[in-house]
Amino acid sequence: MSRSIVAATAQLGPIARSEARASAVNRLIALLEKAHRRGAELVVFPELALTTFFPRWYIEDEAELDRFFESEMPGPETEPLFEAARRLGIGFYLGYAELVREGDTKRRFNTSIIVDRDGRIVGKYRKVHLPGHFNPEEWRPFQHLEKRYFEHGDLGFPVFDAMGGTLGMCLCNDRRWPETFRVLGLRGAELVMLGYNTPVHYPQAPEHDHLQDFHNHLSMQAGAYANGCWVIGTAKAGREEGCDLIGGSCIIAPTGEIIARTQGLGDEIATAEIDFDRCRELRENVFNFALHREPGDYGPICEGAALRAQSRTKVTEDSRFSARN
Ligand SMILES: CSCC[C@@H](NC(N)=O)C(=O)O
Repeated sequence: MSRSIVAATAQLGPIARSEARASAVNRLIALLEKAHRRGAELVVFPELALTTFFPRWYIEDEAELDRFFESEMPGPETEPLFEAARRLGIGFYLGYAELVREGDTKRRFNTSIIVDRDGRIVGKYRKVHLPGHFNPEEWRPFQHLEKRYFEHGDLGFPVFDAMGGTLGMCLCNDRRWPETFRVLGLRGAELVMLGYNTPVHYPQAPEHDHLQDFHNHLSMQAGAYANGCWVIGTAKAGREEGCDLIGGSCIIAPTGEIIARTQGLGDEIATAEIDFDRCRELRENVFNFALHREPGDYGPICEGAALRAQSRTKVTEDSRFSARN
């Protein structure tokens, strides 16, 4: 039986701060329909695909902040996306800001989900490597307050059997960390899907600005090759509220080759056929983990794990937005 599917990266152009959820959802549905016309069965949308990239602002008003979050998925405004996917028989990956209410406490995560062809959520991931800073810093041309608005993801890096393969997820900054792909690879991921919002300008090291596209592809291609898996990376791109975001959404084969990519910085799809069995070309050869991996020599990778968890608990307790208000 063939283990091939046609997949699409569905890049979004900028979303304005004032753009209504319904408008963003309509854009996602238009991309879904376009992908369907090109034979796609699986569509990968960006990180925080329903709103502008709000961590670029210091938002003091909690009600204002809450407007960027989803407290149910699907909710009334996102249900049309699920309906369209069901009607077209397409599965999808979607990034969004998740608000969880636990008694009087609000918890916030930068989240992605996998939805199958029947419109069922079959997998959830919460971003582990949160970039940026906690306190607003006036010297920056724009803020990157993910460490303020989101908790460290508490689900690890799970994989899910869906769409005929073993699927894993991550979000944006996670792709820069080889450990992300390796953990997913060790769990048998055949396809890793990820969305990103990556500014062209990196305020701490502006001399790297011209390397943003290179580093984006470098990270994802290395992750694909070293773990013998497919990778689909999808941007929110273009000039969003005065901040330039890179594009370069692409589909990467287990060999590390980019086999499809978007051309511009707007709403656009690129498609390719994905044969999950091609993972074996790598996983049964140079990256046969059982034969060639040497975990006995990798100790430092996990040293300090307990300390980190402890310090994170403290930061998280200090940093809950609601605790500051
Ligand atoms: C401030 S760090 C660089 C920006 C980061 N963006 C996200 N969204 O994770 C990224 O890794 O692309």
